Order: sequence, then C-alpha cells, then structure tokens
Amino acid sequence: MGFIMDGLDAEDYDRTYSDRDLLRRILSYFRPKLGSMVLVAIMIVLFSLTQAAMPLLISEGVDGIENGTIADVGLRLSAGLLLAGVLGWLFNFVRQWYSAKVTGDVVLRLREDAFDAVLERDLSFYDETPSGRIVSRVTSDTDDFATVSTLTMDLISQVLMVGFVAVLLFQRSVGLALLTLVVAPVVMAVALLFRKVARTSTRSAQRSLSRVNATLQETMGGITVAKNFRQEQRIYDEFRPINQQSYRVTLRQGFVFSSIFPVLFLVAGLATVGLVQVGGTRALGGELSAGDWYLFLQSVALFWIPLTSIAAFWSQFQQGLSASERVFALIDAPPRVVQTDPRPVGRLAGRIEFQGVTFGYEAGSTVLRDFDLVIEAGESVALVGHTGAGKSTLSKLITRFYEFQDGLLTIDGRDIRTLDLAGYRRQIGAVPQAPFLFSGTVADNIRYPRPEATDEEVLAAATAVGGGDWIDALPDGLRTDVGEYGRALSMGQRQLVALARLLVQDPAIVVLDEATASVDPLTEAQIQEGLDRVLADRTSIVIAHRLSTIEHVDRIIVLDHGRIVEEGDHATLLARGGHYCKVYNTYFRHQSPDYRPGSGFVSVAGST
Ligand SMILES: Nc1ncnc2c1ncn2[C@@H]1O[C@H](COP(=O)(O)OP(=O)(O)OP(=O)(O)O)[C@@H](O)[C@H]1O
Repeated sequence: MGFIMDGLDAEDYDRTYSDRDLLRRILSYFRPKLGSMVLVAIMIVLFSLTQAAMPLLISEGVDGIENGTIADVGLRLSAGLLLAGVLGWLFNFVRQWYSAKVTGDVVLRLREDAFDAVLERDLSFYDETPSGRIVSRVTSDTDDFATVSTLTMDLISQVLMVGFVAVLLFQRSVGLALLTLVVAPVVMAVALLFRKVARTSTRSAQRSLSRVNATLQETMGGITVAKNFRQEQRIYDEFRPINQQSYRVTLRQGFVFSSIFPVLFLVAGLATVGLVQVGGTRALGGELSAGDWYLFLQSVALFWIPLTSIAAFWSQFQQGLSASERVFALIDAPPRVVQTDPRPVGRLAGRIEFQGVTFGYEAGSTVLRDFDLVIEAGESVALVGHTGAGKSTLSKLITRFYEFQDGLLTIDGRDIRTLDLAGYRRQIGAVPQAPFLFSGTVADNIRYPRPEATDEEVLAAATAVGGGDWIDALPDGLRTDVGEYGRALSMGQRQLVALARLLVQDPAIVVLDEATASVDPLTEAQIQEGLDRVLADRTSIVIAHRLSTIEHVDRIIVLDHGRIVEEGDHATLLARGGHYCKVYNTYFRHQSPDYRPGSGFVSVAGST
C-alpha cells in the first residue's frame, strides 16, 4: 500500500486520544446544553413510543381479523394509527429542531476554540503546517463532528424504540423474544471488531483531503508566479497524483465500510429464517396468535433499523470521531514559545543581549551555536551576510516567534522568557520584506496596531513618512481601498503604509526586513526619509538590502553560518577589506549612484 499513504503522515502535534478521553472531551462541549438535551431526550422517548405503538396496534388488528371482529377494531385501529402518526410527527419535529440547535451551538463553540488555537500558535507552526491543512481542521473537521452529534441522537432514538419493542416481545413470548434479540449482540460484535480498521482508514481519508486542500491553497497563493513562468501544466501534474491519492484512499475507505453489510445481512437473514420457522410452527399449533407472530416478524425489521444505522452511519461516525480527534489535537498543541514568568513589561529602553544562545529549527540542526551579541538601547544595527547566514533567524528570536534551545536572551537586562508576551510584542515593530496589508482603506491599515488611534494621529503618521507627498498620489487619499493583500497599491506605497503603521504603533524595538523589490527613485527617497523617522530613538535591527541603509546605521554586523564574522561601520569595514567587502561587492556595490557595470569592486584582502 506504500505510495497510497505517502504524504498522509500525522502532523507533529497530532495525537491519538483514548476512546474515554475523546468521549469525555466531546461531552464537555454538550454539557452547557444540558437543558435542551433533556428536552430532546424526552421527545425521543415520546417519539419512540409512538413508533413502537404502530406494530402493536397492527398486531391487535390482525388478531381482531382472526377472531372475526374487524368491525369492532377497525375504527379504533385507524384512530390509533392516525393519533400515533400525528403525535410522532410533532415529537419528531421538536426533537429535530432542538437537536439542530444543540449541534449548531456545539460546532460554533468548537470552531471558535479551534480558530482561537490557530491564532495562539507560534510562527513555527505556520512554517511547518501548510495553511490548507489548518483550514481543513477548522472547517470540514468541525462539520464532521456535527454529523456525529446528529447521528448519535438519531441512534439513541432508534435504540430506545427497540427497547420498547423488546419489552412488548418478552410479554408475548420469551422464547421468540430471545431469538429475535440474539441478532443484536452478534451485530454489535461485528461492529466493534470493525471499529479500529474503520477509524484508521477514515483518518487517512481526512488527511488526504486536507493534502488536496493544502495544494489548492498553495496554488492560489503562488498563482501569479506560476502563470508568469507558464507552469500551469506542472502545477496540474503535481496536483493530479495528490488528488488521485485522495481518490484511492477514499475508495479504500468505501471498500472497508461496504464489507460490513454482507455480514450484517447474513446475521439478520438467519434470524428471520428462524423466526418464520419457529413462530410459524407455534402459530399453526395455536400457541401463538397470528397478530403476535406478525409482531415478531415486524420486530426483526424494527431491530434492524438501529443496527443497520450503526453500520451505515459507522463511516460518518468514525469520520466524526477522528475529525474531533484532529480538532482537539489542534486545540491542545503545546506552544513552543514558553514564558516562564509573564511579568508586566512597562516601556522598554530596548537593550538586547544574546548570551551563549543556541538555536536550531529542527532537532539535530543548529543555526546559531553559543551566540553572543549586545545591541544597545537606541542603537541601529544592520545585519548583512550571504543567504542562509542566519539574519532572519536572529530577528525571529528577538520577535519571540521561535524558542531558542540554550543560553539567555535579555531585553533591558531581563530574561525575555519572563516578559508578558503580549505586552512585549506590542513594543516590537516587525516589518516583513513584503508588507502585508489587510483589506480595507489605507487609513485602516495604518491604524491597525492601535484601532483607537484618531484620524488626526493616522494623518500625522502618514505625513511624517516621506513628507506625506505619497498620500496625494493615492486616488482617494487615506481613504483609498488597498484591495486584497494590498494589491491596489504599488510595492513602494505598501512599504510607506507599513512605515506609517509603525509610527502609530510606536514600538521600542523595530525589526525590519528590508524589501528587495526596487522602487522608483522618488519613492526610494520617501522610504529613506520614512525610515529615518521611524528608526530614530528606537533600537532597530534591519536585515539590510539597501546601500543607503548600511551607510547610515550605527553598526553593521556581518553574519556567516550563524556566527558574527565582522562588525563595525560601513567605512571601517570597507577599509578593512574583509568578509564585509565580499558581501558589499555581491549585494550593495551596484546600488551606488555612480555605478557602472563591472566597476565599483572593493578589494578584498588576500584576493587577487
Ligand atoms: N523555518 C525553517 N525551518 C527550517 N530551517 C530553516 C527555517 N528558516 C530558516 N532555516 C534555515 O536556517 C538557516 C538560516 O536561515 P535564515 O533565514 O536565518 O537566513 P538569512 O540570512 O535570513 O537568509 P536570507 O537572506 O536568504 O533570508 C538556513 O540554513 C535556513 O535553511
């Protein structure tokens, strides 16, 4: 079965709950709905009574015909059946209505909890888990859970009905009742045996579906790049096997589930044969009335309804159970970033110190080893180095998106793990390379970190960035709609909005991953002015990609393979002719205004 299961491994945070724990957890969601559930239970009992009354009434009718007094029972029978039908409809209506409400409320809470858990996860969670898989857990998995709840209530109702019928049967004939009942344990045993294999195949089916979702999501996210490179066919070729895998796994699930029916039919068939034989003989011998015999034959069918329901809905039931397991695993996933003592942060000065910090993204691979660095409060530092040197990693540790494994990271001399995370993050202004804008207006986006900021504050922040000329270029000023992901704005305008947003936030520490996208000289100048304004009087760590930045910062730190290999200001480092010069020649040289292709190289000591 090898490749059928490829890529369907559990996520890191997945876990298997024992049946007891799973049930306890599910019930905890239903507990607050106890009142409605009691009402549903009463309706179920009443509905089941009306349903059980039907075969009883008919059996009495049959006895009536046998005794030649149909005229006496005819009216009573019709009235009884009509009353049972009408009452049954009424009880069932109330039951369905309240069941739907209970289920809806439970799913609402479960989905809120799942979404809350998603928001609480560390950044590492998003790096490791494709977003399509997360979406699957919050949407389709919670839906599957709802199905379990509906099915359970249906099942309870049917089991109750069988209970009532069983009491009737025992009153009529203990022997025949036992024969009828013999079916139940056999069917239950088959169903229980079937349970484990059903849960496993269902889990695989769900994982394969979430893999399909994840692939679709990634395709949508990267559609511009894909179209640009004319890679539609390749995307399709990658999607096909994943989709086919989902098809095969689901087919296998279908095969597993359909195999239970022949066994169940065999058991029921045997029971019916027995009843026809034994009951018929007794009826002929006068020991059993024709009505009672009818009741027994009818009862096999009645017994069958819940038993086949268990079998028919077993797949959905198992699907719901493993869906709830997946949702609970998401809710219970332990955070990697752990605050040991969340103390209030207060206003930070912004001194950052790494003391012997060791960090790796995965066990067994180390990106930073025994790393030391002090960044003074108010200092501006540029991180440079070849790709993969560890620049973003440093910023991710400062922003507390990842947890380091060893050493100490202090902020203003306080262990970073003892700071209240929310309070700390409020004072960290993190700007990614491609600033993300949410749907809404430019003003909404500038106001994002502090929704209570007034229009005047927003305007002041926007004006402070690059003199505010860029606002005039927007079709509707600050009220311009930025479109999805800010697509209605140019790259440069998005960066300017991100800088204005920082001013509204007023963080003590700025961690900025400079954009690499080139913008026109005017916007470039506006961004530079904006940066000067934003970084003034704050500790700033800039993953530098622009020449003007490295020329302006207090200190440049050159990283290589997670180690600091050089540090100093631009002029000193250039004069030294060391590692920095290589980085300069590769990434910054061509940005000089008097650059001519092939010129501007700085000589590196030891190179010819
Ligand atoms: N999420 C991740 N999971 C596993 N390894 C990672 C992850 N992010 C980065 N790495 C690895 O850690 C090392 C340092 O990466 P980092 O992103 O800090 O480099 P960088 O200097 O910022 O590079 P770039 O300039 O290309 O962004 C690299 O070897 C990289 O492959």
